[in-house]
Amino acid sequence: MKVQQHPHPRNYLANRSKIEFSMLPQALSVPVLNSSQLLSASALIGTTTKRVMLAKKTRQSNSATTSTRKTGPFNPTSKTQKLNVEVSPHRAVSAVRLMRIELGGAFADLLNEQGKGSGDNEMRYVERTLGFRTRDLDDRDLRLVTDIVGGTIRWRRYLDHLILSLCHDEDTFRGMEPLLLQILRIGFYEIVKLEMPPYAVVDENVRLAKVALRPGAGNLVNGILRKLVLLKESNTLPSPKVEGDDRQQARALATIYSHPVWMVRRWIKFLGHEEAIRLMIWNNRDPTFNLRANISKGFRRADLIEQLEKLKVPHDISPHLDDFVRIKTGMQIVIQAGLLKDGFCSVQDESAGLVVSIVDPQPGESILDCCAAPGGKTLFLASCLYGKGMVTAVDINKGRLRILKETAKKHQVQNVVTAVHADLRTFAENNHVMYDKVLLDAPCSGLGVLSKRADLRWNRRLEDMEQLKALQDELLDSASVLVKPGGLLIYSTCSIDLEENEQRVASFLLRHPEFVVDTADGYVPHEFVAENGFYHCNPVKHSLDGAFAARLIRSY
Ligand SMILES: C[S@@+](CC[C@H](N)C(=O)[O-])C[C@H]1O[C@@H](n2cnc3c(N)ncnc32)[C@H](O)[C@@H]1O
Repeated sequence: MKVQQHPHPRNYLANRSKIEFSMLPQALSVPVLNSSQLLSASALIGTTTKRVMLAKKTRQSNSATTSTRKTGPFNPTSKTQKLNVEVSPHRAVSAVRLMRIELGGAFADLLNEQGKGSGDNEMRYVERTLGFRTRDLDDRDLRLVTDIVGGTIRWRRYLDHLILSLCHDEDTFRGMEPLLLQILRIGFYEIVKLEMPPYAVVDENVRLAKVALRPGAGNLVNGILRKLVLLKESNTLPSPKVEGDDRQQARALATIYSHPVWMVRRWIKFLGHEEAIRLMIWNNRDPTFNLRANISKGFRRADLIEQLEKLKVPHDISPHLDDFVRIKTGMQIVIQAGLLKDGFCSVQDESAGLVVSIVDPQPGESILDCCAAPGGKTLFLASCLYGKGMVTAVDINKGRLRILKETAKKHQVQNVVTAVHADLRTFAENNHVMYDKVLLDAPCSGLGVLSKRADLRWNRRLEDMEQLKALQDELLDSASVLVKPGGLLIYSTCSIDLEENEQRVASFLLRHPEFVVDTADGYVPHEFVAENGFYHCNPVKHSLDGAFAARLIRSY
C-alpha cells in the first residue's frame, strides 16, 4: 500500500474562517424559536422511526381505569378512556415504547419524529395498548423516558440474566407476556443501574402491572422485585464467572456488559480482552451529542453558544472542529427551542464532521456524495462551498433523500446541492460525468455508534457483516469510476470493524492500482491518524463515536 505524505500539513477546515463571512449573508439573529413543527433530529443521527402496530393489546386492562375501548390507529373512543393518575406516566410510556422497539415497531432513537419524547401519536398508541390515559408528559418525564428506554435496552441481556435467575423456572421467564417483561426490566434497571430508592420503584412498577395487566401480574412483579432488592442490599447479585474456553468467557462477558456474544468474540479477536471491555463500557454510557452551527445561515458557533447559554443548556466547545459544540444534557430543550427545525444547527457527531474535514471541500469543486441521505455530511460539505460548486447527493432511499432535500432548504444550501434518487451502481454505469471529489460514506454495521443507537447491538447479526462487506466492495468499485484522474475518493464508515474498514480498502487497492492512499494527516488532528494514513476515531480513545475514513487519490 503506497502512502503519499503531505509536505505542508493543512489545518483541518480551520482556515475556513478566513473566507467564510465575507461570502455569507449577514449573520442572522435567531427568530422566534418555539415552533411546534420540529425537525427530526433523529434523521440527522441516521435513524428513522417505522410505524407498525403491535399485533394486539396485551390484555384487557383493569376495569377500574377504563371504559369501552376499541383498538386501531384512529380509535374514536380513545378520548373517552379514563385518565389514570396513579401510574407514573413516564413508566407507562417507557414500557410501551420498549415493547414496540422489541417487536420491531420503532428504533430507540432518543427523540421521536416529533422531536419530542412523546408526540400525540405515541400517546394515543400508549392509550390503546394499556387501555387507559395518563396525564401528559412534562419535560422531566420526557427525560426519564429517554433515560429509561435507552438504559433498559442497552442492559437488556444483563437484566434478563437477573430476571431469569429470580424466576421459579425458565418457562416462567420464556413464557412471560411482553408488557410484563418490560415492566420487570424497567424495575430491574432502576434498582440495579440507576440505584433509585428500591421500595418506591417496587410500588410504582407493581401498580403499573396491576393497572395495565391484572392484579396477579402485579403480585408477580412485587415478588420478583423484592427478591432483587434483598440481593442488591446484601451485595449478592448473581454474576456469571469469566472462565472456561474462549466461547464461555465471551458468553460471560456478553452477559456482564450486555452485548451479543458474536460481537464480544469479534472484539476480543481484533482488539483483545481489555480493549473489548473498555469498548463495551463506553457503549453502555449515556451518549454525548454534538451540534454543528450552520454557517450557511450566518449562524456561527458563537451564536449557538449564546443561544445555549440563554436556554441554560450546559455545553463545551469542540477542540477539533470550528463549528461544533458538545452537549451532554438538554437536547430536548434545544429541540423545543426550534434550533434544529429552523436549520440553525444540526445534530452531528464530531467523528462525522472530521470525515468532512478529510474531504476538505473547497469552493468551486464538484463533489459527489454517494450514499448521502439523510444528509448530515452533504449539508456540512455544502456549507463549505460558500455558494460556489456543487454537491451531488445520491441515495437509494427515497424517504431519506426527501429529508435531505428538505433540510438543505432549511439550511439554505439548496443552491449547491443536487439530490439524485438512484442506486449508486446504476448511477455509475449511466452517468459519464466525473467529479473532483467522491465521498462514499458506505452502509455499514454501525458498530462505532452503539452508545447512541441503543437498540442497534440487538438488531445486528454476524451474517450481516458478510453482506455488508460485499456491498461495500461493489459500491467502492462504482464510486471509483466517478473520480476524475487526479481526483479524490474518500471511503468512510461509522464502524470500528477492521473488515469493513482497512480490509475493504486493501482489497479495493488490489483491484484498482490507479488509486493510492493519501494520508489523512493534516486534515484532521494527528491523534486521529493511524500509521497507515487512515482516519480512525476510536470511542475509547477519543470519547466520540467510532468512525473510519481513507483518502484515495486517483493517479491516472
Ligand atoms: C451510512 S448511511 C449514509 C449517511 C449519510 N452519509 C449522512 O452523513 O447522513 C448509508 C446510506 O447508504 C444508502 N445506500 C445503501 N445502498 C445504496 C446504494 N446501492 N446506492 C446508493 N445509496 C445506498 C442508504 O440508503 C443510506 O442512506
